[in-house]
Amino acid sequence: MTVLRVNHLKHVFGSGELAVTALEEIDFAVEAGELMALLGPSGSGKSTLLLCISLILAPTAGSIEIGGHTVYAEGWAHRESRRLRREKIGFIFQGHNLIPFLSARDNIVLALELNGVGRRSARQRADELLDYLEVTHRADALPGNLSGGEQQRVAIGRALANEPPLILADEPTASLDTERGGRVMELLKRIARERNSAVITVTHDERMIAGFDTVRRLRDGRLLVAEEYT
Ligand SMILES: Nc1ncnc2c1ncn2[C@@H]1O[C@H](COP(=O)(O)OP(=O)(O)OP(=O)(O)O)[C@@H](O)[C@H]1O
Repeated sequence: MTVLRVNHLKHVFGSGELAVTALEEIDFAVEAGELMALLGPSGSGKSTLLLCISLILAPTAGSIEIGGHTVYAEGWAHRESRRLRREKIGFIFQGHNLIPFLSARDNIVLALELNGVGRRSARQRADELLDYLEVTHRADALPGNLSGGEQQRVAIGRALANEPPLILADEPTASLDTERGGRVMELLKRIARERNSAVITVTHDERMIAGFDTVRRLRDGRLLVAEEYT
């Protein structure tokens, strides 16, 4: 099943002499359970592409389909693109972005409650996720008292809370040492395999992508074809 399809995507920042073409002729699809890495040097367009497929930034041209629904085609095609974003996409950010005054558990509970899950079920589900991510013993701790790796696990728990078919991660290992980063990548792999979620991870660290199903490389706003890899 195709979870995400991007057709002829283009994005230009600014206009006239100041225009910067950040993305051009981007075409790809991601299937359920696929683990995809998006690589590229600084300025190649990784964040811009992630913002477009997060349904945050409107591309200048092209279309985006999520779970078979066209959500963007010369304008937001789906009236409920906001709801789709909340239900269909889980986000893992570079800095983990946890709410500092809520415990690890309550950070996950909040994500569930925002999607209409009742408090009791939300707590139960949050505890299951903390267990799955092996941070149960830190459930009541505030983010500031967690290690970088634990914070990232809780952030992954929050992204998984509503069982989205698509998970987007922006440099999820950037603030971690190699060993902890490797463990977070292993976890993302497990999530793709066991939960059949499509996972797209932006990284510039080639060491982190062993075992990924698909590696796509951006350069100057375009996806390279395999022969162009160096
Ligand atoms: N808000 C903006 N206004 C104008 N130009 C922008 C803006 N954001 C990004 N750009 C330009 O678009 C291009 C792609 O930037 P983008 O941030 O997507 O790259 P990136 O691959 O994510 O880089 P990095 O790895 O450094 O985060 C760059 O030339 C950048 O300067």
